[in-house]
Amino acid sequence: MSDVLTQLGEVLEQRKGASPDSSYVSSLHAKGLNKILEKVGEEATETILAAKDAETSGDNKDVIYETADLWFHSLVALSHLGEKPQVVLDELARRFDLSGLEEKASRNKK
Ligand SMILES: N=c1c2ncn([C@@H]3O[C@H](COP(=O)(O)OP(=O)(O)OP(=O)(O)O)[C@@H](O)[C@H]3O)c2ncn1[C@@H]1O[C@H](COP(=O)(O)O)[C@@H](O)[C@H]1O
Repeated sequence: MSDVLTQLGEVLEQRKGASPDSSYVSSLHAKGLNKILEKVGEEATETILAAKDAETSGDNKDVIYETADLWFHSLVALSHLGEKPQVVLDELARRFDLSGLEEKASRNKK
């Protein structure tokens, strides 16, 4: 999973220097952070609506698609700010390690 994020991060990095006419990501960078954040907001709303529909219909196809759009635009925002996907993976790993340690500590107390 993280391989895809790493490779996508590299493409996003390359797109910062590409022509806005040739690439969707480059066109977002050219429009600036506010436009990118607008897309993050739109995709978040679409993800919420799709999740509510999925609960009713039992079909998760659209919520998976919208979540991919949300993750993608969040990564474009981070890239615009000079960060790579790995920093988010590192943060999640740090939290996972912390909670693992807490679990161990509470088990040792018993
Ligand atoms: N993962 C994605 C990806 N997910 C979603 N999108 C685009 O995000 C947009 C989603 O926004 P909307 O649904 O609102 O569609 P829209 O109406 O076309 O967008 P707006 O006009 O509102 O901005 C669509 O244009 C999708 O094509 C993506 N565009 C690119 N990628 C990846 O980014 C790489 C670089 O893309 P380019 O910059 O286009 O070469 C690609 O190789 C892909 O791996």
